[in-house]
Amino acid sequence: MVLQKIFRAVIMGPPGSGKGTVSGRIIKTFGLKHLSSGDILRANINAKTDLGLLLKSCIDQGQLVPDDVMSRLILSDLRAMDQSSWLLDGFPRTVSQAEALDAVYSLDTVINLDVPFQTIQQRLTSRWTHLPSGRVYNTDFNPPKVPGFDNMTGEPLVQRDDDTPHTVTLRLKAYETQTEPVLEFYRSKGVLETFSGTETNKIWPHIEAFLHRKLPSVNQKAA
Ligand SMILES: Nc1nc2c(ncn2[C@@H]2O[C@H](COP(=O)(O)OP(=O)(O)O)[C@@H](O)[C@H]2O)c(=O)[nH]1
Ligand SMILES: Nc1ncnc2c1ncn2[C@@H]1O[C@H](COP(=O)(O)OP(=O)(O)O)[C@@H](O)[C@H]1O
Repeated sequence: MVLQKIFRAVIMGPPGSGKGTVSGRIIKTFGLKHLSSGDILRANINAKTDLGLLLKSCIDQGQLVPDDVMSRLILSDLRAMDQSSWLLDGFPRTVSQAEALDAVYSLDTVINLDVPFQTIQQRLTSRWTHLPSGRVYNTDFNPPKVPGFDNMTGEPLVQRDDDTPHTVTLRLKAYETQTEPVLEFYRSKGVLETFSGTETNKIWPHIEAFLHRKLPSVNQKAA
């Protein structure tokens, strides 16, 4: 039996940089499990719990959810995937969250999508999301086969309440002040890999080649 090393990765980048889109390609090609903080938060909101109400008010104001709430939610989901290779998308977003993660797991790599802010605003206001799966579409870039409906399930797509121009501006500010310092945290640990560009289709081949080099021993579905 060949023992396969567990691979743990994080994908970072400003809102709209393509984290969800690239994560979809990574999990399809490399078979990692995907955990998206935004999807987890939206599932809680959908459940209409008290916690969900608090989360919705933070998200709709373009603010980050408090660190203790966020770290608790993510770390408890990660515990259930202890024996799997995973890709974390959207967490950590503050240095405090990065420290909470670092106390439990060491990361093999942190993929940083470096996409200019000017590119992002337009993308987010034309994003359509399938909330149950987190699959994203865009009226310009990857439109669904039937407008307004998910390709896989045929269920309706929605525009997120926080994808308005005003809230996107606030989210980009929060990214600059609270999330950019996390890049330095990982750079100093020697695990940060930055991919720059304005188009996912041009960035993706570089990420794919990098991951093929980085995880040769992990099950690669499309290899
Ligand atoms: N025009 C354009 N849209 C893109 C590109 N890559 C992703 N998108 C769209 O931009 C939006 C944001 O991408 P997403 O993966 O959700 O980014 P995230 O917020 O970082 O997770 C979605 O509507 C995507 O379909 C691209 O290269 N060009
Ligand atoms: N790690 C996190 N810490 C705090 N808040 C978070 C975190 N992840 C997501 N959120 C909240 O959920 C919102 C949506 O996140 P997400 O779906 O990842 O959006 P995007 O991919 O467009 O940046 C964020 O603007 C923020 O309010």
